[in-house]
Amino acid sequence: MSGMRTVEEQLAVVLAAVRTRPAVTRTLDEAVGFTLTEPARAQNPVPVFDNSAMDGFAVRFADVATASSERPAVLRVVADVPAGSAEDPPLARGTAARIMTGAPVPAAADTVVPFEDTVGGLADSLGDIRVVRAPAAEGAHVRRAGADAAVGAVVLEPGTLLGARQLAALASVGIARVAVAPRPRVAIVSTGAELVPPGEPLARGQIPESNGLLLAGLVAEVGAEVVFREVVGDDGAGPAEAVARATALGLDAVIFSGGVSAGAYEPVRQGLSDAMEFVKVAMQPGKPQGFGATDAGMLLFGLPGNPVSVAVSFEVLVRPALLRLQGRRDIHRPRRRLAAGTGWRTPPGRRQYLPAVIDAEGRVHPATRGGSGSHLAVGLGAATAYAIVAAETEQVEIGDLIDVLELS
Ligand SMILES: Nc1nc2c(c(=O)[nH]1)N[C@H]1C(S)=C(S)[C@@H](COP(=O)(O)OP(=O)(O)OC[C@H]3O[C@@H](n4cnc5c(N)ncnc54)[C@H](O)[C@@H]3O)O[C@H]1N2
Ligand code: MOO
Repeated sequence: MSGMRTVEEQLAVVLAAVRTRPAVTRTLDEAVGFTLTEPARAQNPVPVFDNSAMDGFAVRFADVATASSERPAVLRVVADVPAGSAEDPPLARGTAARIMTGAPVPAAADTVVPFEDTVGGLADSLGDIRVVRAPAAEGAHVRRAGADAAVGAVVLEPGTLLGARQLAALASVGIARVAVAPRPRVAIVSTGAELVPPGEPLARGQIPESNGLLLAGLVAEVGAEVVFREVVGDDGAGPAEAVARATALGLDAVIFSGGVSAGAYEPVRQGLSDAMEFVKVAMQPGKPQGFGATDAGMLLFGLPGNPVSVAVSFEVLVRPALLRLQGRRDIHRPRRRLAAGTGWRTPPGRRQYLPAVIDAEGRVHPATRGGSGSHLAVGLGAATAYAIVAAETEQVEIGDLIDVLELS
């Protein structure tokens, strides 16, 4: 259809307006969910020192190289080295040190023999020991200093999301504080005279307000912070007042839902026509879109009000922007190609983003029986993925390969 932008064109407009903020410093305890802004370099090697991978004996390989159950190697244990020990006992030929997992291997030893490869094991481990199996090679069961990371090695790149595994990796290399992107600060404004809080009695024409909750959750999922959230009617200056308030607070973005299409009461479109551009994007749902940025660089998103349109528009246009604001390396979810397990019709001329589920065999199905209507908010609750169908396709057949974004 002419006059419509592609999703890529609209996303390019959005991303071009994104301005990142200066980094802040956080201790590791405070950094979960933040995005690293500088390369993290190892302050200590990992492992920190040559250490034992097994409970057993630190030995000289030459002393045990031919040990067998028929001809055990007999060694005298002259030291005991638990984890945390600072000792480096000398070992003459024919001697061994009892050693525990994680303890530093004495400089004079080169190999560890586990208790299981001696006659007496732990029970008889402080006198003479008999080694009944030769180690596979010199260095067996010794974990070498720096094998995982040398001092100065980049262990995480800028743009990495810091989760549990990443923070543990940083701690292991001796890092205590990191430079991270500040959380984007966001306002959420739902528009519509028909909206009442969930659970309230509904007069004719009224519906429960759900987009605010939806957007608040989606914003939190990408590491941003909701500073204020409100509902405004259809006929007032609510949207412009929200922008003024957000500007005064120095926020990074305002996300409106509703009031952007072609009706008589479209408060976002009518109230913010100077600050935002209103366009049609070749996607379903989510065709009418408003977007702009203030002089201070605050992003203004005008998402179409239907609940599925809000969810999909956030996924396609807002999520990448909020991730880019944090300098995140991966701003798009990975896509998989899965076979359709059900057929469905799709609108011509617009790329479809259909809330979907994936069955145990890895086939994709619409999340709702009712089709792809952007008002089907309940199907959204069942969805674990979006199926993406090309604009040219009008009918998905069972077995067709479909691009799928899995939602986590
Ligand atoms: N003449 C035309 N009419 C419409 C067009 C068009 O091109 N020409 N586009 C349609 C499409 S597509 C969409 S999508 C919607 C978008 O409309 P608005 O952004 O103006 O949204 P509203 O009209 O305010 O609301 C749409 C729908 O969603 C419900 N809604 C709104 N906010 C909430 C909320 N916070 N929580 C729950 N539900 C909400 C609202 O009650 C409406 O049912 O326009 C079409 N029309
Ligand atoms: O674009 Mo609307 O979001 O199709 O329903």
